[in-house]
Amino acid sequence: MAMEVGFLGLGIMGKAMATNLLRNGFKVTVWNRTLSKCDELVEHGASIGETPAAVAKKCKCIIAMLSDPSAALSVVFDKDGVLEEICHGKGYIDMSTVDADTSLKISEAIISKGGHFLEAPVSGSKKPAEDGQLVILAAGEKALYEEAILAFNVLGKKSFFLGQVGNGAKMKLVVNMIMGSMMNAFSEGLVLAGNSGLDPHTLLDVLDLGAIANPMFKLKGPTMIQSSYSPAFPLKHQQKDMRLALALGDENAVSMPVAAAANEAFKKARSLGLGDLDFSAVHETVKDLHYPS
Ligand SMILES: NC(=O)C1=CN([C@@H]2O[C@H](COP(=O)(O)OP(=O)(O)OC[C@H]3O[C@@H](n4cnc5c(N)ncnc54)[C@H](OP(=O)(O)O)[C@@H]3O)[C@@H](O)[C@H]2O)C=CC1
Ligand SMILES: O=CC(=O)O
Repeated sequence: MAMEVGFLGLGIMGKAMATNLLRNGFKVTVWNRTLSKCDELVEHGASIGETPAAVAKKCKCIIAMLSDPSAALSVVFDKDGVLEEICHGKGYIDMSTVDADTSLKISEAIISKGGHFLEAPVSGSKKPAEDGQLVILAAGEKALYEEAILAFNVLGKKSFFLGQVGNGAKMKLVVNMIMGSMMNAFSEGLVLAGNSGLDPHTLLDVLDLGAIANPMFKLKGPTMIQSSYSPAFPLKHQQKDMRLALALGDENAVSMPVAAAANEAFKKARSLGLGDLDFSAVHETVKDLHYPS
C-alpha cells in the first residue's frame, strides 16, 4: 500500500516536493495557509486537509516546509495546529530553514504529546526540489529518520543524519551563510567587471574554468547580467538565514564580518522592495552604489 504523508506549506519548495511525492506513488494530504494553492496539487492527486490539525489527524507522518521560525511555530502551536492532533505513533518532520531553538521548541512539544520529531532542512533550490535532487540535513529521532528514508530518497539525492535536534538547523545556516556571502562577492565582481570596461560574460567564462567555479555562479550569472531575478530562492529567506546564522555566530563568539556585511546588503535589498525576488537580486544593491560615470 502507498505510504500516506501530510504536507504543510506549498510555497516554491513545498509545491515541488509534494508534487514529487505524488509522482512517486505517495498518497499526500496537503494544507497551505492560502488554501487556493492546494488546487494544483489536487489536480496531481492530492487530498486537502482544512487545517494543520486535520492533516495531523489523518496522516501518520506529516512534513512541513514553511517560510521561517514564526510560520514553523504557528502551524504547530496556534489554534487548529499540529499539536492538537499529534499523538503516539505519529511523526512530524519540519524541513523549513529555522534556528536550532525554534526546532527544539517544536521537538519538545511534539514529543510531549507522544509524537516523534525530525528536523530536515534542505540544501538545493527550486530546480533541485522539482528534480528530487535536494541534500537533506536531518537530525532528531533516528527511528523516524529511518521511517522517512523512502520519502527522502524521492525528495533528495543524499540525506545526512546529523544527530541531535538543532544540528540540522545549524548545518543549514552555516551553508547558507557561506552562500549569501558568496553571492555578494559575485555581485561585486560582476559590477566591477562591467564598470571597469570588461565584458561580464567573459568574467563568467573565466570563473567557470578556475578553482572557484561553482553551479551557483554558472546558473545565476547569466540572469544577473540581464537583471532578471525570477525567484527560485526568495531574497527575504536568504536574509532570514543570514540573520539566524549571525545569531549562531553571536552565541558561539565567532566573529563573522564578511557575513555581517552580506546581511547588510540583503537588508538593503529588502528595503528597496526586492525581498520577493530571487536572492541574486542583491546584485541591484551593488549596482545602485556604483553608478557608472
Ligand atoms: N526556495 C529555495 O530555494 C529554498 C528554500 N528553503 C527554505 O524552505 C522554506 C520554504 O521556502 P520557499 O518555499 O522558497 O518559500 P515560499 O515563500 O515560496 O513559501 C513559504 C510557505 O510558508 C507559508 N507561510 C508563511 N507564513 C506562514 C504562516 N504564518 N503560517 C502558515 N504558513 C505560512 C506560505 O503560505 P502562503 O502560501 O499562504 O503564503 C508558503 O506555503 C524556507 O524556510 C526557506 O528558507 C530551503 C532551501 C531552498
Ligand atoms: O536555501 C537555499 C538553497 O539554495 O539551498
